[in-house]
Amino acid sequence: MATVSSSTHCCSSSSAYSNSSSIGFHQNHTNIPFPVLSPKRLGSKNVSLQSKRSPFHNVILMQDGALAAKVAGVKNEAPQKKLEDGLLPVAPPEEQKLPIDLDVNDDNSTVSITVVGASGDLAKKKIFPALFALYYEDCLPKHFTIYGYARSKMTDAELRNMVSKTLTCRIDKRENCGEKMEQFLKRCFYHSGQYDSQENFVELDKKLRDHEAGRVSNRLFYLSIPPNIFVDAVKCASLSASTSDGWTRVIVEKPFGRDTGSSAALTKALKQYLEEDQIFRIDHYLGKELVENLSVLRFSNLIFEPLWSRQYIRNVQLIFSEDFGTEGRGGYFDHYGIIRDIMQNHLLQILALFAMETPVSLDAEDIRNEKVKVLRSMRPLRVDDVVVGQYKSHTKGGVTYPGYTDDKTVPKDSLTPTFAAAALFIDNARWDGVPFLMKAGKALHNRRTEIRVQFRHVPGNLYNRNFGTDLDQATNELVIRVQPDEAIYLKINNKVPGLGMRLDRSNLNLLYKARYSKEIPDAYERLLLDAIEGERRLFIRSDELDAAWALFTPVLKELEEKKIIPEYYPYGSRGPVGAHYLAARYNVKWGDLGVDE
Ligand SMILES: NC(=O)C1=CN([C@@H]2O[C@H](COP(=O)(O)OP(=O)(O)OC[C@H]3O[C@@H](n4cnc5c(N)ncnc54)[C@H](OP(=O)(O)O)[C@@H]3O)[C@@H](O)[C@H]2O)C=CC1
Ligand SMILES: O=C1O[C@H](COP(=O)(O)O)[C@@H](O)[C@H](O)[C@H]1O
Repeated sequence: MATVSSSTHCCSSSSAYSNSSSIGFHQNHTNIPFPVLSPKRLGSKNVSLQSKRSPFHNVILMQDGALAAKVAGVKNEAPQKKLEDGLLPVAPPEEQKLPIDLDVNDDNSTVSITVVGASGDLAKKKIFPALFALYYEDCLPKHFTIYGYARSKMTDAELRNMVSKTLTCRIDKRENCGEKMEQFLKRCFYHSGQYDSQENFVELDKKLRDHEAGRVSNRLFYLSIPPNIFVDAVKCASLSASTSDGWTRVIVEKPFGRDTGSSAALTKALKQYLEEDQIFRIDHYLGKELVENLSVLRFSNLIFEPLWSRQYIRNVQLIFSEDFGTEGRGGYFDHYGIIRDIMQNHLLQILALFAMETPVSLDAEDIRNEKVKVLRSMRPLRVDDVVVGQYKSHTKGGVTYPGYTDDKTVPKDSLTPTFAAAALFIDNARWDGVPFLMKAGKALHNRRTEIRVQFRHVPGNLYNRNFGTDLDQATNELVIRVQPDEAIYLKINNKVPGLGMRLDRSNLNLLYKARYSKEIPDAYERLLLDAIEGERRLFIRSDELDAAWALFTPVLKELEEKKIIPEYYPYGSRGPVGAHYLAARYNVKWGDLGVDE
């Protein structure tokens, strides 16, 4: 029989919070090695396993129960259908999660999560719902408290009412949903205060202590506020509301500055009060399922890694498009623009993960070391290799969609790009000469984020004449669709069945919703859980940030100083044609234009 774990919780294991010391925050030095892994996180109902917390140290390959059992060192009785009559195995065991170091049943410690800026858009839209999802899945510790903190006057009941409107249960998990929501809301409280008032944070500290009731206190602050008040809030939290016997961590939302100088200044200011390992700079794209899967795809499939270089890859495309404008966020957006909003962080992070060398291990620092190396190997981006655009009003089907500058919070003469395309290069042995093309835009014809890998032509292809003159039509393309309809598909050439010899391009398609019955968790769930567990792999280290800004700052400066006029494109279109000329300069065609895109 399989080992029966003592816990039924999704995220339970022994506590082994990571240690750090700081100027403002006190840290404990508890480090219990080899926590028991939760069965659900392992993906098999009745498996327990001892492991140090390190992602993937004990990755279980879900496709094959026997292999999973072998890796885990136990007999795995996960349901599995035999490969009879060419049938595929049934859907894989419930869930694949990573080894963790959080004991959700620990009676002696508490985690207090303070959402700073709780009255705001992100808190309502993402943070509270993600916390509820974690609670629903039994991933939060037994003793936890959530505090909303903001200047708005609100009672606990009003906060609960506000939060309750945004909570949902997963489609595939609705059991006791209402009851769970009620229980969750009872653990949510509110404290009204200024972001720069130590006195107000002292009051918060007192309330947190009351809830912690003498247990070891661990505190997570989520800064969901505009960046100009990050440092004030960190200072007050640090000096007046940090824990004295557990850990204190701070999740910082982007933007982390707007160029090299301001980012360095922000880091320096934060480090007056925090150690680097207490700062969790969030890039929510790193928490997306398909981005998380990138390393698995690459490093655990023999067929991909040998092809992952200039030898076989012609170009790589990182594409982000949204089918809505800056509605409601124009004020913020105008100060940043699409390059800072999407490219310098989300797309560049994906690029770094895509292009990095094999890390020594899957530990956070090993991965981040490799990502930094890629970023530092990148050729300085030239303004000639950037195209910028801005959406304008467009009427379609009797509906008029507003232009960017129609937003009341945006200056009428704003030149801020809402679209950009860029050609980037990594000057290292693996990627020398391979264009990495990025494009990102708002108010385009669809909402989609994807990575497209276009492979080289087959040398001396026997079937060349079947493809006509356009050999690009015949090259393989790997598409990793991050969202929506998460999928990984590979375009291959195939013979159309029949007596003749006609080829077409078909997809080997791993469409997640067809393959996996489980709903994909929101990125914020994964990242919040990681922050609670002290897992830093998916957060941005300061040297990564420096390297990312070093790449984009000169171009941003030039675009702004020269007041480069963006190419205007209609709301709902495919964006400026300049993006095609840019790609053509490097002999590339954007992959998202075809009929089978
Ligand atoms: N919203 C989103 O989709 C995303 C947001 N982010 C980032 O997350 C953070 C929060 O975003 P979001 O919730 O949209 O921000 P909001 O503008 O909604 O601000 C959050 C809260 O901060 C307080 N606040 C707002 N402006 C000021 C100000 N000038 N001075 C002091 N307090 C202020 C308000 O609370 P009160 O008045 O009650 O104190 C407000 O409810 C930002 O850093 C943003 O860049 C990142 C990715 C996506
Ligand atoms: O960080 C940001 O991301 C959102 C897009 O996030 P998604 O998870 O919905 O794809 C974007 O709309 C916003 O402008 C940007 O600040």
